[in-house]
Amino acid sequence: MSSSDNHVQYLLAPLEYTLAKPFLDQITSSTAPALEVRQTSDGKGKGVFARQGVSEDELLFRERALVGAQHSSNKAEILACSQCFCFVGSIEAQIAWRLTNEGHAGGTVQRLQQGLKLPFSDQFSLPPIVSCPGGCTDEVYCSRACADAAWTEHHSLLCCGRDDQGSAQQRTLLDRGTASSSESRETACSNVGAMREFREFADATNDIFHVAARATARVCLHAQAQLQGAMHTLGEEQAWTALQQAWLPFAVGWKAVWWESIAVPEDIEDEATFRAELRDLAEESLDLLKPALAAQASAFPALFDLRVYGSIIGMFELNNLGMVVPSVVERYLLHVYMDRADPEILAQQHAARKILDPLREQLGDAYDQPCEGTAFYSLQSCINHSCDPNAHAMKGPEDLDGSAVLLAKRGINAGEEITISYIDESMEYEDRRVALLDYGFECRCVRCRNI
Ligand SMILES: C[S@@+](CC[C@H](N)C(=O)[O-])C[C@H]1O[C@@H](n2cnc3c(N)ncnc32)[C@H](O)[C@@H]1O
Repeated sequence: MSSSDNHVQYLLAPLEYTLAKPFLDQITSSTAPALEVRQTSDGKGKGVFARQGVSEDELLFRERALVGAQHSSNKAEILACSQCFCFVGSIEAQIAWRLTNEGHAGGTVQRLQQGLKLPFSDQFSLPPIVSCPGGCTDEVYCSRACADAAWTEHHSLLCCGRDDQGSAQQRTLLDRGTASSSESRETACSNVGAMREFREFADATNDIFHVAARATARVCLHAQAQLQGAMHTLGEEQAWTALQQAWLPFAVGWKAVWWESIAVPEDIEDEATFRAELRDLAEESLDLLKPALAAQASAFPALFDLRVYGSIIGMFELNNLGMVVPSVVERYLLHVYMDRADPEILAQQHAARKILDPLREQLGDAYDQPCEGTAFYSLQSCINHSCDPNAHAMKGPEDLDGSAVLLAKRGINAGEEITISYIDESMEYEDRRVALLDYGFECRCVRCRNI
């Protein structure tokens, strides 16, 4: 086997638990000191355990995504920070953004674009829109700190630079809400044309490729930082050592090659063709990413191997961690439309509704659309499934970004394993069994074992 085959095999293999342990300890000590990650004794691989007793409804942890991205279709509906996923701009900007992208041009929408202030909106203030330091209009942020973090983590490689994407109305809206960005920077992308094609391909086919690109760029940038910029002057061995270090957060993640591991949908008759089509789709996407990141693909070839790329995609698919941030527009509309007892406020509400009724009608049933995407959370992805879980992901009113928030569903004893349900656990056994096939395992929880 050549050294490059060896490197690919290394990146594909699950990391030995003893090698993963220091990294996992580091995560729990910073995110959830009351928990630890260790091997389960019932063959489920590693799992998360309570070090001390936990009461019902107690917060187990709040964790930021290692890598995530808003769904492409959701980006047209919600203006969110591309790094922490909180809503940005203002209530007016959120409503105007969504309605403009849906083709509502006249009346109140136009006045919103021109700066109309809506009643009560000042009680729902949002962070300003901070533009990308590289000048692209693909991403916006809530603060310079988020813009800088995204730039350092992945966006400096993925940014298409200054462009004239987006309609005139979209630009007006973004410009109106835009706070000055961090100092402007040049994209390090090797081929902006290929990157734009890559992005368009992901939007048109499967936006999981956007998250995979962020993960790939993150690994490259971490490896480059270790090589202190001397990516091509140092030898192959040094580049490989740096890549191994940078890969560690992904090495501990549960993963398998996407087209080999994903469950076949019920309406598919020819499994082999289905899997081959997914593989081709991933290959086409990687063939666009490689020239866009040509310098990195040449320095770290194993990372750009198709099966490794497939395992990064599989990591997001198998952990299936939807990222959801509740809608601030929903909270605003409830505030206006839920009658208050105080007659003075009630009169103000009635006056506000006269302005808001046409907008509410145009927003339709999806007025409560959250910010949605896919993300990978290092600690949450270590939690095993149970059909009778003792914890659940549950956001409170203060959780207004894309962090994963885990609460105890009931009292948990020291030493007990923390479990969540990956599916709707109220289903009957057979339906649960089928639903879990999407995750590629047969459930060994006590409830299923006792069937
Ligand atoms: C998101 S990972 C959880 C962490 C994983 N145990 C590890 O070692 O990284 C999901 C995988 O854990 C295993 N797993 C989780 N819950 C399980 C259960 N109830 N029964 C059997 N295997 C389970 C399966 O292999 C599944 O694909």
